[in-house]
Parts: sequence; C-alpha cells; structure tokens
Amino acid sequence: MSLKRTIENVGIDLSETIHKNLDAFAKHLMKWNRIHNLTGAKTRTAIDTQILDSIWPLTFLPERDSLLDIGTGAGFPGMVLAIALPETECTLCEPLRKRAAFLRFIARELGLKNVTVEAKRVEALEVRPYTLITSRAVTETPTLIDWSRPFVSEGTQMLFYKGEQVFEEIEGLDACGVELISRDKRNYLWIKEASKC
Ligand SMILES: C[S@@+](CC[C@H](N)C(=O)[O-])C[C@H]1O[C@@H](n2cnc3c(N)ncnc32)[C@H](O)[C@@H]1O
Repeated sequence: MSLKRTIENVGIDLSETIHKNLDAFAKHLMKWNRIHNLTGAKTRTAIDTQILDSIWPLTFLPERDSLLDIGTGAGFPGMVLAIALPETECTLCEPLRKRAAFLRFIARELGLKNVTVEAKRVEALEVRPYTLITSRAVTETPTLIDWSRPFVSEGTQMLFYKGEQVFEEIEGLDACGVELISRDKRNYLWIKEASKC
C-alpha cells in the first residue's frame, strides 16, 4: 500500500503537497542512506514504517505553535512532523554532523520555511520556550525530562516515543498529566502538563 493510503487509512488528513513532501523525504533518505548510513531503515517499506510511527500522534495531538525535537537523527519524528505541520515552527536538534546536513538538505530541497536545524547537543541549545517537545529513541524518560526543562513554560507538552521500558520510567510522573497511548509495540508517552514535572 502507498504511504499516502496508509496515512489516510489511520484517519490523518493531509494536503497533496504534504503527501508529496513526505514521499520526497523518503526518496532522498533512501539515496543518502546508501552512502552515509544515516538510519537502520534501509528499504522503502522500513522508511514508510518509521514515517507512520512518527506521524501517528497526529491522530490525538492538538496543533501546537512550536516544536523542539531532541535527537532527530535522520528525521524521526521531527522532520516528519515538520513536513506534516507547516504552521508549526520546528527546531530539530541533532548533533551528528552528517545527520544534521541531511536534515538541512531536506528543509532546503522541500522549501520548508518552518524548520531550523541545530547541529548541537540539546544541552547546548539556546534556551527559549516551546509548546511541544518530542523525542524518539534517544535516552530514558527522566533524562529527557531533565534536558527539556529549560524549554518548558506553562502549557508546554511533551511527547516521547517509547517501547516497553516506559512502564518503569513513568513512576512518579502522576502530577504532570501523563497519558500513555499504545499502538503495536509503540507507547506514546504524552505529558500534558510538563511544567508540573
Ligand atoms: C538512536 S538515534 C535516534 C534518532 C531518531 N530520533 C530516530 O528515532 O530514528 C539517537 C540520536 O540522538 C542524538 N543525540 C544523542 N545525544 C544527544 C543530545 N544530548 N542532544 C541531542 N541529540 C542527541 C544522536 O546523535 C542520534 O542521532
């Protein structure tokens, strides 16, 4: 099934331009990956699976003004969300030079005006508030919350893409409005009141 049909089938409604951009992102990633080894997802099917995993939270997430993605790697979930949410100002934080170069190439090639790529560790990022902080496969939840604290203000939410280990990691987070949303082996950890963490 095409990526567009797969996304439509889970109830996410996107414009033709966004579908075209997601397809272009996947094609460029396939090409770059052959030379630069940016991600373990080597086939188009594997890349489409990562895109769907990244975008699936749009089935429940309200729109946000600004997004910080910590450790975007080759684009998951930050670049995928940035493509799907052109009205959201997105900062993609990725210290590894070749991955950051790829993210910048995609932003330029697709004319994404809402994307800023920061080629540094999140601990070195200029402090400012974001309304949504995301991260996938970077580190455990308590460290993500610590790293995120300087970027949290009232109303900030966090969305961490986790696996089975999330159940041990969320003990003691009751005060921050935690909701866990599961899909297959993925647990989306949605922290709705990050300022209370
Ligand atoms: C396993 S990869 C995951 C990449 C992507 N999020 C994904 O799910 O495919 C972890 C990424 O986090 C980045 N990273 C590690 N420490 C970081 C830090 N302190 N600040 C920002 N990014 C970091 C690494 O450079 C790497 O690209």
